Amino acid sequence: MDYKTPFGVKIDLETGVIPGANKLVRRLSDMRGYFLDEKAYEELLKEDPIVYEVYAIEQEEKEGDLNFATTVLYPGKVGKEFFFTKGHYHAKADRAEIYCGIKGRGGMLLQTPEGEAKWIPMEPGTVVYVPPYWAHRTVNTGNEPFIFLAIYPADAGHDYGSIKEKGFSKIVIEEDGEVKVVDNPRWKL
Ligand SMILES: O=C(CO)[C@@H](O)[C@H](O)[C@H](O)COP(=O)(O)O
Ligand SMILES: [Fe+2]
Repeated sequence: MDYKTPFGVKIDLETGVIPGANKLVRRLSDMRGYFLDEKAYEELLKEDPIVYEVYAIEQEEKEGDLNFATTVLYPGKVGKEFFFTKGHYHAKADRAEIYCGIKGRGGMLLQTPEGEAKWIPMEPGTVVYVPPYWAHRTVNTGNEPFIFLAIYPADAGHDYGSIKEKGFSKIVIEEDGEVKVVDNPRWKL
């Protein structure tokens, strides 16, 4: 039997960086069409801020193995809408996932293919169970980077298509100084 070698890595809990990980950067320009307020999007695009970074340690796409990744989701808004990750179903839709909050504040929007949505607030120490078949997107509702760890099956993959096209049935906005989870006016099943 050809065994793989176990290893440990230390996540920098202040910055979210995992040494040796693959780094992915998502700027606002990578997220055209994702935010509701198109005028505010075009305006902020002049700066093209980084919306989030992912540090991933990934294995071959094989059943039984695990990947893990930190995400550093920066604070900011497009119009009233807080910065968020693109959000996805898993390509193998029945693959579950675990998230754990490390730093900052935010939450996760989850949604079934039928459009049932759920919002789970997250802070350092919050563990979120993402069940099979639920799309998931994280949102930074604070004013510092929101950092979390995700652990997911190595063969889960990402399916961005349907969320990119239709979004989530809920959006997370700031209104009158409050965080509100409200119906997405552009949502259709
Ligand atoms: O859920 C996972 C992996 O299954 C996270 O590691 C996200 O991939 C990351 O938070 C970025 O979000 P997306 O751009 O992939 O939606
Ligand atoms: Fe995922």
